[in-house]
Amino acid sequence: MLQKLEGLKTTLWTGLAVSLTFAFAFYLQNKWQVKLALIEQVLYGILAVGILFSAQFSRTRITLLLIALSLFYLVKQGVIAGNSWLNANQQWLFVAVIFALAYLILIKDRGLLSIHGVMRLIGLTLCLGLAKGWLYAVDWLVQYNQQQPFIAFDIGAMVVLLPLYAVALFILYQSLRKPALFASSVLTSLVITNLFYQQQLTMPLSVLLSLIAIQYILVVVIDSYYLAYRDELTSLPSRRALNQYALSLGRKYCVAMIDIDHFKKFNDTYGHDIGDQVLKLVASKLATIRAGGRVFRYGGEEFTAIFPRKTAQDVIAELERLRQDIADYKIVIRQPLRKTKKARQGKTSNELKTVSVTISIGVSTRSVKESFEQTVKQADLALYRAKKKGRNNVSD
Ligand SMILES: Nc1nc2c(ncn2[C@@H]2O[C@H](COP(=O)(O)OP(=O)(O)OP(=O)(O)O)[C@@H](O)[C@H]2O)c(=O)[nH]1
Repeated sequence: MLQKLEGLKTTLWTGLAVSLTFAFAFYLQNKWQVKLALIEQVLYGILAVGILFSAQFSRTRITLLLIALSLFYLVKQGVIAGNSWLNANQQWLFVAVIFALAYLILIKDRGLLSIHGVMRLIGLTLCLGLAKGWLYAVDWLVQYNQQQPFIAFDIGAMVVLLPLYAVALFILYQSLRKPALFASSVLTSLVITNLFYQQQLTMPLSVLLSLIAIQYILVVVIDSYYLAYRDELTSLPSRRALNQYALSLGRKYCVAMIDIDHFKKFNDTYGHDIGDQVLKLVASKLATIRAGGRVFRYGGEEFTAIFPRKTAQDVIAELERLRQDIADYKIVIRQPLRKTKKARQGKTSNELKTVSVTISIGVSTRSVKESFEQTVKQADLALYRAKKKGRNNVSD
C-alpha cells in the first residue's frame, strides 16, 4: 500500500543544490584560486565546527564522516604522518569508504560516547576488513581467470566500480524511498568523491573538502529546523510553526479548524498504523490548499488552516472543495486479517480494501481586538457545530 517514492523531492533538491554549488565554485574559481592558502586554513575551522556542531545535535553519523574527512586532510597536509601509506593503499581505502557509507546509511544516529559508539567503530573497522577481502577476492579471480578463462570481461577493472555502483544504487534506493537528507547528501558526496578520484573533477582538495563539510553542516541545520517546525508524520508545519506564524499575522485573517470524523473508530477498526497512513493522505490533500491558505498539524487528527487577509466568506468555497476532495478520495489499504488461520500462522494478508474518510471544518474570521488564540477558539466552536450538524460539512 502507498508505495511511493516519498524521498524523490529531497533527493532531487539535494542533487540540484550540490550540482549548482559545484558549478558556481567552478565559475568563481578565479576568485578563490588566489585565496587557496586561506581556504586551507579555514577548512580546519569548518571541520572543527562541523564535528562539534553535529556531535552537539547527536548526529553521530555526520560526526564520524567529518572526523574521517579531518583525519584524511590532516594526513594529506602532512600534519599527521602517513601520506605515503595512504597513497600506497588508495584503492583499498576508497573501497572501504564506499562500504562505510553503505554501513552509515543502515545504522541510526546514536550516542558516540556509549556502547553504540564502540559498535559503530567496530562496524567501520569491519568495512576496512571487508574491503581488503574484496580486493583479495578480485585478485584471486583475475589470476584464476587467466588460467581458466570463465569471465568474459576484465574483472580487475571493476574492483572499485562494482562496489561503487552497487552502493550508489543502494543509497539511491534508500534516498528515494523516504525523505532523508543524510542519505541524499551521502549519495551526492559519493558521486563527487568518485569524480574526484577518477580525476574527472579537478579542484584543490581543500576546496572540495570545504564544500563537502559545509554540505554536512547544512544537513544538521536543515534537519534540526524540520525537527522543530515540521510534523514528522505528515510533513506539515507543526503547532510550534503555527504559533510562530501567528505572530506575523496582521489584523485581518481567518482561521479554519479541520478534524477527521470518527477517527477513533477508524483506528479501532483498521489499527493505528493504517490510521497513520490515512492521516498522511489527508494531510497531503490539505497541503493542496489554495486561496492563500496555509495548513498546520494542530495535533492528533486536527489541522489548522490560516488565511491571511481573508474572511470566512472568502474561503468557504475553498474549504468546501477540500472537504469534498477528501470525501471522494478512495483510499486503498491492505487490511491485516488478524483473526484468520493464515494470519495466525504469521502469513501476511493481501486483502485490499477501499475506505474513505470525511472531515468537518469550523471557520472563523478574526474580530476586532481578538487575539489569535480567541479566533482559534471561535473556529473550534464552529467545528463543534459542524460535528453537531452531522459531520462532513463546513460551518462558520
Ligand atoms: N493513527 C493515529 N491516530 C491518532 C493520532 N493522533 C490522534 N489519533 C487518534 O484520533 C482519535 C481521535 O478521536 P476523538 O477525539 O474521540 O474523535 P473522533 O473519533 O475523530 O470523533 P469525532 O471527532 O467526534 O468525529 C483517537 O483515537 C486518537 O488516538 C495519530 O497520530 N495517529
